[in-house]
Amino acid sequence: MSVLRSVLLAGGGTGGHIYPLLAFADCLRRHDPDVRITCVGTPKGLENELIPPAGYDLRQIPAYQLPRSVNMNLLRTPDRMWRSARAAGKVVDEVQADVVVGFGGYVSVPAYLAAWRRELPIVVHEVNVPPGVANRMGMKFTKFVAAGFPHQPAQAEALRNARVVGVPLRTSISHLDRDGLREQALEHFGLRPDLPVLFVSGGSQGARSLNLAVSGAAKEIAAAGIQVLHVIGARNEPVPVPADLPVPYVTLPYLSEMELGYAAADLMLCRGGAMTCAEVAAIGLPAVYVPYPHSNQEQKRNALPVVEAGGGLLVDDSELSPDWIERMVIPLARDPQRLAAMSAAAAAYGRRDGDEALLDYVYEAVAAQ
Ligand SMILES: CC(=O)N[C@H]1[C@@H](OP(=O)(O)OP(=O)(O)OC[C@H]2O[C@@H](n3ccc(=O)[nH]c3=O)[C@H](O)[C@@H]2O)O[C@H](CO)[C@@H](O)[C@@H]1O
Repeated sequence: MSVLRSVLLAGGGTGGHIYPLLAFADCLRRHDPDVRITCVGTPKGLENELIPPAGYDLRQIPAYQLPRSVNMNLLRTPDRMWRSARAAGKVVDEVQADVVVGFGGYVSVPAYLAAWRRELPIVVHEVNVPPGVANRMGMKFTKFVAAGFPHQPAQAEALRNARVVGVPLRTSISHLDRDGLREQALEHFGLRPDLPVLFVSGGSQGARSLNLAVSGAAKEIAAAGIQVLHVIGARNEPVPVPADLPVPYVTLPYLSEMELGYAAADLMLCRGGAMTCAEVAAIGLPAVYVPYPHSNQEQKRNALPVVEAGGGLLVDDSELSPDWIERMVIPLARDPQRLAAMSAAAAAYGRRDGDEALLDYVYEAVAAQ
């Protein structure tokens, strides 16, 4: 195994690109505390809020407009992208990076270009089943493409030859012992230990349609003896929960310690963001997935494999209603045997070692240089 001295990580824009980057950086640091880890971001990206507090060096490069299509002549790439690439190149030179690992988002393209010009190894990690534009550009420069999920022939041509490494997850989730943490988690939220818990989360922003459907069925859910832990999203309106329910219905704007929510839950109702799908499957939590209906069906594609493996149910956003919750979710939440089977299927499909598998792949890419 080759020794890494300096690694440049690129990924930004949305949490979906930054969380796996951070989980991977933590893994790298655990394996080799001496390796230099540098991240690149743009001045206004979410990376500025997430990367420095996690203890990693973040260098800023100028932002630019990512083209909508990948089928473009790179030499005709807009000037502003080359300006960003030159800035990324300066960082690469200064820290003497051995490899560039990119997680997508427009900030990764300048890093890919800089590494390509210097003939440095590049590893592209794609978290979504359908790859984003930035990573599809990155894939033109390297054969070291890592995927978070297994290839689906009809859906992700660009990832056909990718190595499936899984998604790097934060250790509070990848090392989660749900049974061990359950009692503490229930107590934390003021939930009862004798009744099942439905955990509702619409991803990092929350989801209005999930909020309306679940709160609309609050009476029926409570009458069935099911408790609800509902993360509504920091910017969403509060959900109208009836005051006199016989069992707890707990709402929160956002939950930083997702592991507590996962440990308290018997069943999850969620969107199909890549991180959510990867986390929920990895910890073997049965789930009802309601993919965000826009963005080119991206979330449906993320959720489909775990559902096909038997780890949960999939419902279109347009079909989700209080009535659907009553007919489909309540009976499931009250069926421990079915939940146990789904849990086993989800865990068999999901993986907890995405960070380690990606690190092995990075070592491989560097050794092949
Ligand atoms: C509408 C949209 O375009 N969504 C995209 C966005 O989803 P979104 O930003 O919702 O991303 P994910 O579901 O992938 O990740 C959400 C992350 O936030 C964490 N979390 C969530 C809620 C909470 O209260 N606390 C908390 O910590 C989850 O544990 C998870 O790690 O990025 C994903 C990854 O690129 C894409 O797959 C999604 O399609």
